[in-house]
Amino acid sequence: MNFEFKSGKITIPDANLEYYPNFLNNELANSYYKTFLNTLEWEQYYIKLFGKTIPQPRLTALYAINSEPYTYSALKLQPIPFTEELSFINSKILELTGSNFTHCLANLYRDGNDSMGWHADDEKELGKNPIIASLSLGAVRNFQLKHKTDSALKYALALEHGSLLIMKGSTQEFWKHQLPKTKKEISPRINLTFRTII
Ligand SMILES: O=C(O)CCC(=O)C(=O)O
Ligand SMILES: [Fe+2]
Repeated sequence: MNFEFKSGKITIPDANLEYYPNFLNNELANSYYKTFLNTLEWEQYYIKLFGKTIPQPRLTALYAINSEPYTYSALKLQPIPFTEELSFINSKILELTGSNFTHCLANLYRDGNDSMGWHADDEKELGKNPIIASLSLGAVRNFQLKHKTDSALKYALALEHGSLLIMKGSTQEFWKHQLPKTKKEISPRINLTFRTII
C-alpha cells in the first residue's frame, strides 16, 4: 500500500500520526545533537533472549520530571531528572500538542548495526491511547510500521534530523513499529521519545 506523505497528518487506517520534519531548525538540531551525544547518561542495557544475556543494540537513558520508573521489555529503568535542554524541548512539544510529558526515553543508535525491533508502546503505565512524541537528531533512519492484524497494511517514513513524529489515538493498539538495521555507513542517531506515565 502506498500513502502519499505530507507534512502534518499521515492518514493510515486505525492510527493517528503526525510528522513535522522541521520541528527544530537546523541550527538548533545540530546544537542539541552534539549536546545530547556528549552529555546524556547513555547506558548499555542487557536483555535475556532464549536464556542468553545479550546487549541491546543501542544505548539508552531515561529522564523524567518525577521519580516514576518505566518498565518495558523486561527492563525497569529508574529515571534521572530532566536536563535544561530536555525541559526546553518538552515545553516546545507542549505548545504543539497540549501534552505535558513526564518521561523522556532517549536512545542512541551508534551506527547502522544499532536498531529497535518490532513493538508497540502499549505498556499499562502509559494508559489507553497514549500520545508519544518522538524527536530525531542525527543520521536519517527508516521508521517502519505494520498493522497487527492486517498484514497488507505497512507504512515507512524517513525520520529526519530535527523532525518530530507524534503517535497517538489507537496507533499503539493496532500497529507495531521498528527501526531496522541498515548496511549503509552512517553516523549516530539520537531519538527522544516523550511519554506520560500515569
Ligand atoms: O528510534 C525510534 O525512532 C523509535 C524508538 C521507539 O520506538 C521507542 O523508543 O519506543
Ligand atoms: Fe516505540
